[in-house]
Amino acid sequence: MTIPIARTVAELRTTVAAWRKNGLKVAVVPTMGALHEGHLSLVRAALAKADRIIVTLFVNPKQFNNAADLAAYPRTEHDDAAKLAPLGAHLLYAPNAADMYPEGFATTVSVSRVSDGLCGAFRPGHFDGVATVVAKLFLQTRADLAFFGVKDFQQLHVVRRLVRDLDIPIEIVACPTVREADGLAMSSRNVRLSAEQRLAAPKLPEVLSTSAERLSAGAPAELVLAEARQAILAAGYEEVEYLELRADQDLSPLSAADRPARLIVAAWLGGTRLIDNVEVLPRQRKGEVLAAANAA
Ligand SMILES: Nc1ncnc2c1ncn2[C@@H]1O[C@H](COP(=O)(O)OP(=O)(O)OP(=O)(O)O)[C@@H](O)[C@H]1O
Ligand SMILES: CC(C)(CO)[C@@H](O)C(=O)[O-]
Ligand code: BAL
Repeated sequence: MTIPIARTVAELRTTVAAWRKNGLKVAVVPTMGALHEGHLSLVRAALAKADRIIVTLFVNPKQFNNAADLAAYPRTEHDDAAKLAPLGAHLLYAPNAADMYPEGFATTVSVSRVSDGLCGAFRPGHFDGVATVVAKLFLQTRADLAFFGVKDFQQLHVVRRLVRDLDIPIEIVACPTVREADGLAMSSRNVRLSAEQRLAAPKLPEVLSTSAERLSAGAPAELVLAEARQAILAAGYEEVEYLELRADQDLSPLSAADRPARLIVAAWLGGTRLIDNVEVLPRQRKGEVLAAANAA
C-alpha cells in the first residue's frame, strides 16, 4: 500500500482540481514530518470530516530561529509515507524548499498580538515563518478544512487569526493533545531525549495538571506558578522558559483562573525544548458553589 506524493504546486493542483470537479470535500493536515500518533490522530479526525485528505510534509526553514534545531530536526519521509498509506490519507504533499521559496521570494505574513509572548518571545520570527508557510499551504491546497493540534496552542491561535484576518475560506479544526502512557505529550523532538531524560520528562504534564487543579480550586496563581517552576526544575529540567496562565479564548495574560484558561509551558530538558499546555477550568466563586449545592 502506498500514498501518492506531490512535489510541486502544479502536481498538487492537478490532483485537487480533479477532486473538486467531483464535488469532494478536501482537508489538509500540515506537518513537518517524523509522524507519530499525534499527527495520525489529526489525519483520522480529518478522515471523519472530509472526502480527501492531504498531509503536507515540509520542514519549514523560515520558522526555525535556531540553525542547530533545524539541522537536527528528524527527516523520515519514507517511514512517514508508510504510516499514512494504511490510514487512508489520499495525498502526501512534500515540496522542497526551493519550490516553496524560489529565488526572489519576498513576502512575510505576520500575525501580531496573539504571537506576542510565550513561544513568540523566545523564538523570534517563528510565528512569521509559521503564518507565511501556513498561508501558502492553504492557498496551494485550497482545502475546505485544516486540522491542527492543541499541543501547539499559540500556533492554533495564530492560524485562527490568520484565516479570519485574510478571509481565507477554510475551517480550522482543533484536535486534542495525544500523550504517551506516562502523560508526556507526543512530539517529534521527544526522540532527542536520553533514556534518563525520558524518565524525567513526564513530570512536566504532571505538574501542569496538579497546578491546573489548584488554580481552579482558587489557589493564588503567583504561588501556584512559582511552585510549579520549582517542581519542574527539581525533576531535572534545566530551564523553564515560560510558564503562564492565559485566557483560552484570546490568549490574554491572566492573574487568576476567572474564565476558561490554559496553563502553557516551554521547558528545556537535556538540550531539548518541550512545550505543553492544559485546560484550566474557571475558578468557582463561593456564591456559585453555594448555588450549585442548593440546586443539587
Ligand atoms: N501530541 C500531539 N497531539 C496532537 N497533535 C499534535 C501532537 N504533536 C503535534 N501535533 C500537531 O501536529 C501538527 C504538526 O506538528 P509538528 O510536525 O510540529 O509535530 P511535533 O511533534 O509538534 O513536532 P515538534 O517537535 O516540532 O513540536 C501540529 O498541528 C501539531 O499541533
Ligand atoms: C503548522 C506547521 C506544519 C507549519 O510549518 C508547523 O508549525 C507544525 O508542524 O506545527
Ligand atoms: N510544532 C511547531 C513546529 C516547530 O516547533 O517549529
